Amino acid sequence: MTAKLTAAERTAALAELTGWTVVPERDAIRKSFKFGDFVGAFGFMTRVALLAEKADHHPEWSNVYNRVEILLTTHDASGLSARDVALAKAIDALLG
Ligand SMILES: C[C@H](O)[C@H](O)[C@H]1CNC2=NC(N)=NC(=O)C2=N1
Repeated sequence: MTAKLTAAERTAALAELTGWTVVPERDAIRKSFKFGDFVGAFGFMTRVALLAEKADHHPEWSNVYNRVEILLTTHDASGLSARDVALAKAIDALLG
């Protein structure tokens, strides 16, 4: 079972992330990504999918044309955990 982050851990983790905001009602973090077109967005999603499967940690997400909305939370912990922070960092690293 993955543990939810403590308040102090959460503050420290968020300070290390760029563009991710807290969704308090879900105890989650969210970020919007915009690409040049659908191919750019879907290519990004395929790369995130591979990361997620490797980590056995999967995003809640949606795609509309060139935009991808990603929400990360840990279902097993009913809230934000270190696994969400690690996936957020890995997703951002895909984009350089
Ligand atoms: C059985 C499997 O390992 C679990 O259901 C994993 C899969 N992916 C997951 N993804 C997310 N976001 N939260 C989880 O708790 C989770 N659990």
